[in-house]
Amino acid sequence: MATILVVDDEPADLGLISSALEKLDHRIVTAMTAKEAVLAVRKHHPDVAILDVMLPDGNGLEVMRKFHVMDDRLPVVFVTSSSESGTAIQAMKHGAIDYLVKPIDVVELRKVVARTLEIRRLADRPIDMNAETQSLDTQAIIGRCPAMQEVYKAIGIVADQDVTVLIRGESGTGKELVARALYQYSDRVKGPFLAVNCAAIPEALLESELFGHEKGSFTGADRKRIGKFEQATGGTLFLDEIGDMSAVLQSKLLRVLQEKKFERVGGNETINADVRVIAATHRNLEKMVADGGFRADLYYRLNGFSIHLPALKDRESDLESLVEHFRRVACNDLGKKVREVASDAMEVLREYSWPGNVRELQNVIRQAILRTNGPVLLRDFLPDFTPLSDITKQTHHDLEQLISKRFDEHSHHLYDEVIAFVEQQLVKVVMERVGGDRNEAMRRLGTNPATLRSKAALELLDLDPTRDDAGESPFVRSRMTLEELEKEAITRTLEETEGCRKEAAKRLGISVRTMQRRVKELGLT
Ligand SMILES: Nc1ncnc2c1ncn2[C@@H]1O[C@H](COP(=O)(O)OP(=O)(O)OP(=O)(O)O)[C@@H](O)[C@H]1O
Repeated sequence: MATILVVDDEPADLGLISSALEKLDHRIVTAMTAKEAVLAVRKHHPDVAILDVMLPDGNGLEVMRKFHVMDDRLPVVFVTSSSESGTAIQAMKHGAIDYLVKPIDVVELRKVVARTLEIRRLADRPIDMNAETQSLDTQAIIGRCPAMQEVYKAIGIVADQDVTVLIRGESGTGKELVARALYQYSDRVKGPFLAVNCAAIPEALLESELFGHEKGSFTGADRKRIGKFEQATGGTLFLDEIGDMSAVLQSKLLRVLQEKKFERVGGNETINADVRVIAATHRNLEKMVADGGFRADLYYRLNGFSIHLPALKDRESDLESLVEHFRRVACNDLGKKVREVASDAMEVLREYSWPGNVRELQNVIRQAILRTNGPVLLRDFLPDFTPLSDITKQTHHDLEQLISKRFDEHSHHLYDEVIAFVEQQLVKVVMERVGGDRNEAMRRLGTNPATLRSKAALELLDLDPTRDDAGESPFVRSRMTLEELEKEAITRTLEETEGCRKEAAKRLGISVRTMQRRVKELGLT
């Protein structure tokens, strides 16, 4: 039985709340003024206080402050009228655990009180303050399961050997983290560590991103650019999603790995590469080699030493320590004081299959910490784990309806309408799964703003296709060739300058003569 203090100057509300909670066998103490409430806390040491925001002799926030002087762990649930949402927000900011809006819904009231009591119960348990204040290493690799022990062994064996390493594993299993560890334990640690995601950069730009380009090698190349292979000199280059590299780049990469040499795009000078390459992929490279999508010689070269990261669902014994780690990191980042994860919440986390692996777990804990009021992360604060199969079933159903309806309405844009609908659903699911992280969503979608068709999808990603800050250059589409890119740049700039070649050349940073020549060569006249 818990002691609950109910403070309200409206006799009807006081009666309603008290009797609803009495029926659950709690001991109820009541007060109708701020003064009585403070005295009641001193005398009865309640487990929870339910406090009306507007009292005749004081403001609820002030009263809560006085409560907390006497008992800083007393959870306070505010009661407000709907017009007082500003106060409710203030109350939450100042440490209330929850709030209820009048007219009181008894079911909701009981739920909030039960949750608050659970928080109080868990918060009363002593915690290890040393663990909370220990320095947080956000690059630490957490996990002791046998498969992770193998990973640590492999890192130990290969870190300081200057060989190429291939890290394999599903998306979000920690491949980049392992690449960083390999770098940190290597002799190259004094040099830079650079990472390039080969899937996130359009093919035409990836070559120049990796190898650099000479001035004037293509339109827009108004100055020489040093690529990542040169920038990483003396250090380590992490090539993520290597399975997404085009055939041309695969051969260029193979040459760097074999001969340690390359040329910048449009350049003749041969540059020596002093870089250790660590590559990663979630793809089945063996199958890609068999299907002709990946060069066999590059595969053998990369696969000389490989490290496999297990999926999170196969690391059951590590789940708790990962949750604990992400709880501490999120609290630190978000300035929250959530001290533990309730056992029923842990149960839910254990039952889930984690298709997005450790990254998904990290996002889920972060979101839940954001939602948590008070010191304990309860099951209620976890996001909804609707299985993907349910979502796809619903999407399928809605899609059928849309096609049928628009067909009957004689739409002449069925293709666009259907693609836009599917795109929107996909973006919605991905955004939810990555915890609303727009950049991560774009990465997982493997697309850029220019390829998305629906306005709704762009809005979900909080992108405006007409603005330049909508991610990468809006006209860049994946798998564009350099020539297509150049054509697009010139055409658009000429449109913007209403055909004035002089102005267009200026904007593109090339000479008028080069402009004239490229317009002709690219057949843009
Ligand atoms: N064992 C772990 N301990 C602590 N944090 C981890 C662990 N594994 C992954 N993470 C965290 O999860 C997130 C995703 O990890 P990472 O980017 O290394 O995955 P990845 O396999 O490279 O993913 P992708 O294939 O999608 O690029 C990162 O924030 C990383 O810090």
